[in-house]
Amino acid sequence: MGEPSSSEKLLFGGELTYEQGWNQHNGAWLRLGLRTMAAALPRHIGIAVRLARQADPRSLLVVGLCELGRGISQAVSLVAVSALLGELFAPGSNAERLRAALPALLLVALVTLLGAVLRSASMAATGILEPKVSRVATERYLGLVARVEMSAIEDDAFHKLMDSAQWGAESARRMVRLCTAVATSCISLVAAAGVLAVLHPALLPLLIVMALPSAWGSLTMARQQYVSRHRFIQHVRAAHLISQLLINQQAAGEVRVHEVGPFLLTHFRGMAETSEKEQTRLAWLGARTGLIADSARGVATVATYGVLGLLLWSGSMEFAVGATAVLAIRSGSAGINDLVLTVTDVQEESLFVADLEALCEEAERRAIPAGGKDLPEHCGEIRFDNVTFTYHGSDEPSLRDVSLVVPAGRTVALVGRNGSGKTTLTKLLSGLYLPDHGRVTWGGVDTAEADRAQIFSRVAMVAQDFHRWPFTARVNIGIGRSSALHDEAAVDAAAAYSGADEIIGSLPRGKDTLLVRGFRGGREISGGQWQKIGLARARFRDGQVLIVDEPTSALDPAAEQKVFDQIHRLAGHGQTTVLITHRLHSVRHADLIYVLEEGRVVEHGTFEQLMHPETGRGFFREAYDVQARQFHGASAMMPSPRSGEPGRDSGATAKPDDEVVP
Ligand SMILES: Nc1ncnc2c1ncn2[C@@H]1O[C@H](COP(=O)(O)OP(=O)(O)OP(=O)(O)O)[C@@H](O)[C@H]1O
Repeated sequence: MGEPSSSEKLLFGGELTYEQGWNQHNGAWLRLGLRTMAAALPRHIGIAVRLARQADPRSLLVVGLCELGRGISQAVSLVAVSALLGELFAPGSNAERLRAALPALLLVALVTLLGAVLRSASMAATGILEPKVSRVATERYLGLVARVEMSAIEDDAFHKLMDSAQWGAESARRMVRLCTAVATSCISLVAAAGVLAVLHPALLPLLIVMALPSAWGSLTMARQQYVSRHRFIQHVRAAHLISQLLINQQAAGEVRVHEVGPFLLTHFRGMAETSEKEQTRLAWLGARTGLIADSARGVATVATYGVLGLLLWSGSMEFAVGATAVLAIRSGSAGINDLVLTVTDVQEESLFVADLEALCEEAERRAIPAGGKDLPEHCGEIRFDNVTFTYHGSDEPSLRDVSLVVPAGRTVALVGRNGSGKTTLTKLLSGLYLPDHGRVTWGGVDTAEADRAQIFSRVAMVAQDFHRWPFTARVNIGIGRSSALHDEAAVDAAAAYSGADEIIGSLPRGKDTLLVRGFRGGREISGGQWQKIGLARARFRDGQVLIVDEPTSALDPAAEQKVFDQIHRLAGHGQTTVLITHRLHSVRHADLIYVLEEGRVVEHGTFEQLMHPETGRGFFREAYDVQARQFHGASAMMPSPRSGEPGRDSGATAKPDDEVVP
């Protein structure tokens, strides 16, 4: 591979190579020999045919029949040409010879026309097949990936497979055309070989002699081009990254203030020059290889025509047969040439299609099981019994021997330090993960045995990092119940619930404003405004269990108060709510508070119980006091309105409810 330039060494520490899975294929088929490739060819064609059959069996049949028809018409055409030449070189007057040759001439014209029609039909059917194959392959893998367990999504190996498989659908599309081309080459080769064998047994080895150097030349050239592409790509990648940084919006300030522009431009030129040198070198290399291949082809051609000439001179072959043989050898060797070129392409594409197959198999293996035990209509409670859970690739469990109860229709708060396991607990509760030990049950049904689709259908969730869909405000609110997206009253009610109605009112196209910048009509909204949209989404979803993870971290105090009021109001209407927050004053109305510490529940109870020295173990009380002291400290620093001095009692003492501020 090409040496990294000094710019690449400075900026990237060496060659800029993607981590993606497909990178593993760099040069993979270069290591394969012609025999291995030929042996693998039927399997690869089999994959393309299977995908094509799934996508559009009729078009596949049309392609198959047309190609077969073309092969037959080629063979017939060669035989007819032979007959035509035979008549033309027969003794007799010109008029007699022309008359005798007329039927053969008509046949040649007819099969040539037929061949052209079949070729067009095959091309049209291939054109119809290609996008369908790409769609079927994409749909299949996306559908499967969307159903795999979260543990698979977080598994690096699975991720790499997903990265490389993304290229597989496009490769499958190209495979269709390539496989059609392989079939065309094979059929014309068989037709030419068949005709030659019929004309004279000695002609068949001539075809092989003529075709071998050209096959070698094609393979060598294909390999050179492949190496060139991969050598080139690393420098292109690096230069592209630099050019993107120079026009990047986020980097724009620093590019100007720190004068990064000229620095990056210098290195951009350095990288571009490296790749230019590389291309020049490869162009010469390509020319040299081409020259050797063409010379070898020339020698083989001279040898072939020499033997043909000998056969004619010795009288072992008629002139008409010799002329037909020339045509058949030319068409046969062109077939071999095309075959070698397309087979190398098929080989390369098939590596990615094989990845796609591997991903689909793995995704099926790791899919969330369909079906399972039904949940009761009304689950009285959700229970955790001695649940332990470790994330894939982690050494330490994130939940340790957790037992708790979430009673239906109540508000349960989860509090605790960062990383204590609150979010993880909600992921197990909602069936996204299954415990390693212990049980999570919904109305007595273990989530490991339950129909998880039923669990998901009962959950509405505003995760800490809920997704900001690059769609309209309407879709961002309604995506969790997409069948009701056009229910204006429901969308408006959900928006009003979280305060998102004000945001929508200020958007140029209201609910139908695109919430992503960089597209026409798109708007960007603030983090706090997104949080209101996220809450509206959870409300719209209308699940039996509402999970809100840090719902107010980006909200201003007034909006925060409103959100908590709304959540408490929902609980009053029988909604089960699991609330995660660091704002300890806001959980005082929760029916039950669980305090987590390093993956364990260290205490639980009502706000009053946890705050009371006799009933609480102190974890919650201490954290609450820390927050309260921060507030008092801050208020002590504020100048008194009357005295103008910090720390003087202004008489406006904070009520306990207002005490705890982040
Ligand atoms: N996807 C993951 N893979 C591996 N470890 C994870 C993953 N998600 C969380 N963890 C780890 O699990 C532990 C619990 O994380 P969790 O997000 O549940 O904590 P939390 O109490 O919600 O924290 P915070 O208050 O910061 O949101 C942490 O040590 C965290 O690093």
